[in-house]
Amino acid sequence: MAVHTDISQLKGISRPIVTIGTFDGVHAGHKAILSKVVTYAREVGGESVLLTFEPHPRKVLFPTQPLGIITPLQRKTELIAATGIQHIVVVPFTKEFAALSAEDYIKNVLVDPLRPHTIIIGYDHHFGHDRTGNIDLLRRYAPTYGYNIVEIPAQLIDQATVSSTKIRKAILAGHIAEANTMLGREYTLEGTVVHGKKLGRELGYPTANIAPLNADQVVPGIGIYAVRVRIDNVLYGGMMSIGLNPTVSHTQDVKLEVNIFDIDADLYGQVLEIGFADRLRNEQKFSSLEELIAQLHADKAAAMAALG
Ligand SMILES: Cc1cc2nc3c(=O)[nH]c(=O)nc-3n(C[C@H](O)[C@H](O)[C@H](O)COP(=O)(O)O)c2cc1C
Ligand SMILES: Nc1ncnc2c1ncn2[C@@H]1O[C@H](COP(=O)(O)OP(=O)(O)O)[C@@H](O)[C@H]1O
Repeated sequence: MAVHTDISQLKGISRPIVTIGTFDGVHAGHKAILSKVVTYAREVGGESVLLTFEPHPRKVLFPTQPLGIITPLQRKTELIAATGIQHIVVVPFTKEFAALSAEDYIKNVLVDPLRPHTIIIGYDHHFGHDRTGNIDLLRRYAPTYGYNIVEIPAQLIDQATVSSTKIRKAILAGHIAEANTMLGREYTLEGTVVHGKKLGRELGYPTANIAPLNADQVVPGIGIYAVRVRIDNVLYGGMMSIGLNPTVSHTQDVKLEVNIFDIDADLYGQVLEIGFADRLRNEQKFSSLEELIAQLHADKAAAMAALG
């Protein structure tokens, strides 16, 4: 799959079959839509193109609302490549971009750079200043600009929207197994290893403290998880605590910490990818460090069983 970040450099895509959207999560509902686009492109001898925006439009339009992204761009790109889509066009979303009239958007963003053969979108897709553009407006301009419009069945669109919301809520609530089932894979989060209180190694369980790479990504709810940790493309089992560490601290900041099995290495500054396999238990306040350590032994056994 080709990744394009400059819409002025899009020459050479033959008979572009274009769909548009954020596709956050790339879950089963999104895959059903993207597979229609891929199949359609094959049938008419065109190339499949997904036009997406970065940052997420809501981040630019409503900067104070929490975003709760499921797949940051890098991960989304990998997952979309796996669906057979041939081109992804990442359009920078800015306030100026959002101010384009719907007519200018059609001409300047779709028609001039892409010369689409077909645009495949749903009834709920809106674009242009004040979201005034939609499939009806695209249909009206079809004869002028010479593209076809194919509507994605409303049922597919509604299913996809419902799934995104359910997945986001499940992750937030710590219902990881449920989220994983809906995603069709393990939920992953990437982060950099930062310094903590240096207590972990004294307990016999050093824990790499994780600062998420994308601050807008959904962090699973407070609790203890069995995880798979990818370091330099090698996978390790591990156990992760997301919480306030009430036994040893009084902070209100949620900390993400992972103890990785079968590794002893200085990881500060490295980027880890954490795959959440299952939730093991709630966070607890223990009356002594000995009790916490005993629980960590039990967690390790439970995590190893959960990871298989
Ligand atoms: C698998 C796992 C489970 C944990 N469970 C708890 C818990 O239930 N309650 C708690 O107060 N701290 C818990 N912790 C965190 C410890 O309190 C400890 O502070 C931390 O691992 C060390 O922090 P540091 O990396 O900043 O030195 C857990 C840590 C891990 C890795
Ligand atoms: N098996 C392991 N799991 C996690 N971190 C490890 C492991 N082995 C070594 N480390 C290193 O130890 C650090 C965690 O030790 P810890 O005493 O908890 O310090 P901190 O409070 O800074 O996290 C990690 O950031 C990493 O560099």
